[in-house]
Amino acid sequence: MEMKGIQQAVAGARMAYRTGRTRPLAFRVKQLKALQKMLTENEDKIFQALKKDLHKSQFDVAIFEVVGLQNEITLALNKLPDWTAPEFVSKNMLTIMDEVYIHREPLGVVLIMGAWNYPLALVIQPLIGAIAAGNAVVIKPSEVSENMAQLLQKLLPQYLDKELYPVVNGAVPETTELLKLQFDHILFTGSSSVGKIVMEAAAKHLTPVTLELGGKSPCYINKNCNLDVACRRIAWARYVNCGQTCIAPDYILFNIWLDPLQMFYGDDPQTSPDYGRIVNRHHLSRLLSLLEGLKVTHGGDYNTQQLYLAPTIVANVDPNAKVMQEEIFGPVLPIVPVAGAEDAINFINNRDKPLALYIFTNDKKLINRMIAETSSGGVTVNDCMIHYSISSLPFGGIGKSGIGAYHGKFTFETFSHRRACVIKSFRMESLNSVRYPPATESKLKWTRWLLMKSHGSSRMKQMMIGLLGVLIAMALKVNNKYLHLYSATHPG
Ligand SMILES: NC(=O)c1ccc[n+]([C@@H]2O[C@H](COP(=O)([O-])OP(=O)(O)OC[C@H]3O[C@@H](n4cnc5c(N)ncnc54)[C@H](O)[C@@H]3O)[C@@H](O)[C@H]2O)c1
Ligand SMILES: CC(C)=CCC/C(C)=C/CC/C(C)=C/C=O
Repeated sequence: MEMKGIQQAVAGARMAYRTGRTRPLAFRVKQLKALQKMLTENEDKIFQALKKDLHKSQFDVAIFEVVGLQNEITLALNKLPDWTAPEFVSKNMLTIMDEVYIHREPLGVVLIMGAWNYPLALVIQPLIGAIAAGNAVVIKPSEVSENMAQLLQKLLPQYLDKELYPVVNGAVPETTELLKLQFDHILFTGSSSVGKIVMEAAAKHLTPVTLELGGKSPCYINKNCNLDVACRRIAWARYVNCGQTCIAPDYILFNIWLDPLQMFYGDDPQTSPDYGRIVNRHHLSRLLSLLEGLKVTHGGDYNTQQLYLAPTIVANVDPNAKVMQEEIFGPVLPIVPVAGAEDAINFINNRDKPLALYIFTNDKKLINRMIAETSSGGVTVNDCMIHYSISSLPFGGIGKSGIGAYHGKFTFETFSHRRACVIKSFRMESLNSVRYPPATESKLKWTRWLLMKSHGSSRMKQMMIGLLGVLIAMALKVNNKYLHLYSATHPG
């Protein structure tokens, strides 16, 4: 896309946003339903694009890319009236007769930048919440999964409002241009290094960011567990999408491994319809360089032409090895021996806070201890990646693995401004008069008391407090009258 085209797309989205047409719920519902239609009517085109980009199977496209989106749209459609309703909150005594509530308003024009590994899900999932919250959205798919990027650019304008939701395609020059422009929020999914570039560009406009980054997600296996089941669940999570999953277990803290891979992909994974491919040559050679000098325990064979790298395991890995210094993002699983839980906790805490942490054990006390003594974006115990699929949980990182979170209502919140609203009436002026000059000891006491008291927001409580408010106001009226009388008869 030409630079002028990018500027026009963003300016067009802002002009369209200013018309106010995203505000009514009916409009948002219409767009969400259109998005739903886009997913169902184009199943095959979506599958073909993902097959070309990442050799994804039909099963994986359905389970990992599409089902989650359909669920998120249904949730947003069902909950939108609740999410957008004013949230009445507790108040202090000074405002007991007033309406006090939080109003969720759209942020404006937001930018969503996706990654290439789940190129449909990682663009559409945030888009659902951004539309639900009433924003205009500029969509930047990853150029690395080029077939999906092109498909999104073709399909989205056919279903959604063309001006409000433009798709900008391109690589680094186009993204650099895009990031010079002003947005009201940026949600970026990708690497920490590009995350820093995005944050720096956003800072120039004081634009808030949500950064969905990556890192090395550890997986600790305690000997008190069903090792057979543990290894199967870990292998599923590590090797799906050829290991290119942000929350895949990056390395194992343990010392043995039972091998379920033959069961998953047969004797020759290269011929298995369920096994994916590396996205491009650059990433294949990056992965091969991580294996240099290591004694591969399982797999390791590759085919550059086919972008194939076998499901690979490397046992007894030195924590200082290259494969332990960066996120692997491929079908390689290092196993680092640890002496026990204490050692594993120290290992985790000595590194950057990960996006996900996995613990396999039957020991409830140990589960609680590991959750209490470590930190990560999310944690799943006795399985991997499942927390991602629960829309009532916030999904995001901490520290180097990200800033902010989304999914379900959290996406709606990410793209909404919580506006503090107080609607006062002109009545009950005696209640307010205690804060007006001239200041007196008595007024100070009253104001302090009125400001301090905080009350719940239930209807019953509000009514009781209202009644109390009238009584206080009456008391203050008498008190004020008395004060005036007193000052008139006692001048000075
Ligand atoms: N937390 C999550 O939800 C999540 C999901 C998927 C991937 N990830 C992480 O993303 C990483 C892999 O994805 P990726 O390779 O697409 O990430 P990336 O950071 O290379 O690219 C992401 C986006 O940034 C843009 N970009 C790349 N270089 C740029 C530059 N110099 N200036 C401006 N923009 C630039 C790309 O066009 C792309 O849209 C991994 O670290 C993975 O863990 C995180
Ligand atoms: C429980 C099942 C079958 C699916 C879990 C869904 C899941 C873990 C999806 C991950 C998709 C994703 C966008 C990862 C980011 O890199």
